Amino acid sequence: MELHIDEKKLLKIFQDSGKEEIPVKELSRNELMGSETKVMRSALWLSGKGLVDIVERRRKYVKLTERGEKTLKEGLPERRIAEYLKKKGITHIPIEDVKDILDKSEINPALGYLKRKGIAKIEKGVIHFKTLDYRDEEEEVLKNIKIDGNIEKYPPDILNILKKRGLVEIEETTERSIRLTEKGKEYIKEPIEIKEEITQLTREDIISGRWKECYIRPYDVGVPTEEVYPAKYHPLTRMIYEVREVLLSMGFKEVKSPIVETEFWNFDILFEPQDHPARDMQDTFFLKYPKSGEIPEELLRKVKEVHERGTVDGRKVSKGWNYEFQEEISRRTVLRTHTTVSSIRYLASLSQEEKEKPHKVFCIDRVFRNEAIDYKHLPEFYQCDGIVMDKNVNFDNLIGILVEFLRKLGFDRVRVRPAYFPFTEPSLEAEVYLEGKGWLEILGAGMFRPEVLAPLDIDKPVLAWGIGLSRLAMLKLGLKDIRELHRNDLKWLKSVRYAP
Ligand SMILES: N[C@@H](Cc1ccccc1)C(=O)O
Repeated sequence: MELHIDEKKLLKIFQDSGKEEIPVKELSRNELMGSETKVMRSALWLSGKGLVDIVERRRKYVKLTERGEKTLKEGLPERRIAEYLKKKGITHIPIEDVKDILDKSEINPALGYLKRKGIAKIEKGVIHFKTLDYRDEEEEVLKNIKIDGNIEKYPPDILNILKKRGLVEIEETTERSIRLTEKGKEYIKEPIEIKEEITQLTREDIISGRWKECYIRPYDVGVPTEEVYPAKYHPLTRMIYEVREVLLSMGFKEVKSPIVETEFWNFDILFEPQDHPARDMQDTFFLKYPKSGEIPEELLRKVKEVHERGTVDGRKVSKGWNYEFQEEISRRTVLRTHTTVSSIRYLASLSQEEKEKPHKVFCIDRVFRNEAIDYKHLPEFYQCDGIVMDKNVNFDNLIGILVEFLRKLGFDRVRVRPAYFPFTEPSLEAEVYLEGKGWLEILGAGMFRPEVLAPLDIDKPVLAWGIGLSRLAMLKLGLKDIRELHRNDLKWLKSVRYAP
């Protein structure tokens, strides 16, 4: 194990003394250390390596109060009376004369102590000392406390009296000591050599040959350091950037479309019947203002025809939904419920000439659904939709593209199963495998139906898919609650690692 020179020095003190535990104070007095900070720093490193433990003990100690200090210098009041009498060569004194020796406030307690300790007796207002050279344990304890505060050394009853007299007080401190662990004891069995260490070789070191004597300590890049938190993007933003990066690298182009949509673009053109349950108030946010929006009339007519009869300009595409299509419904405004709108709007924007060419576009944006908020639902979340239009693309290509896309996002195990969407046929749902969680469904896809493409006058196959990004973020960040993404809890934001 590679140790810093200070760590070696600390262990050397243990080696030389043969002790297993040494107080920090004592270590700091050793010339190899020299300060408590140095001892503590080295001990912290060593404890990180499992060689020592830092032991902390709460300890009570006794110390003199200010009054105690003063009394120690002047003597206890009862002693001062005795000393006075000794000088005068007498052994008694009238109580009223004591005021020449003591402060007024000291007199009564002093008389009390003289009687209690049996040093003097009081008769008819006169104090009679039995002896002037008496021994007083309280006095001795007081002197000793000045030198050594260890509470265990003194009889508790004496300490109590001194405390009551306001001469001493009890305090608590934490005392630290360093103790070798088993691993530490093992380590110091080998001789510890303390060589001067350098971390940089100078020209002089090389010329003088000093480098031969010096020990060049290797850098330890594994040393734990304080965490630093540089400014960074929110994990959801990083995930959006990553998805965008992946799609751009696969040759897709990004498109956008408005958040406020008409039902026409959000549903009708995607061949969702007007009484489809997804349009229910419970699933979709309808807007009061603006109440309605503009729709290209020509396209509206075609979409109406395909819904009602399954024909486009009289040409049979399918059976249609067979109900009476209402244009007022088409004009109603909603907050878009999926980004598939951006895909379809893009297709509708193509000129005849552009329709001849292949297209790959995607959209990453917010969508809205009237959901009750809970651990996996938010009324506003991110989706990413994409399409590929080319004359020979097929369902297999769709699966291939999705597998590639998901693999680039870090999901190696992907499987697909059949699904249903009103605007695609065939349709699929893709699931990814997450360690410890199993298979999780994360995207929907399929080939746009002829009922969707015919009114747009597109005769090439179009592959389409949509993926919930907030859901994906939850998976990638290991979140149990999707609300975490928007709580802006600084602690979480600082610590969260988004690994692309
Ligand atoms: N729009 C669908 C996903 C989807 C997109 C494109 C094709 C098929 C499905 C959804 O929100 O769940």
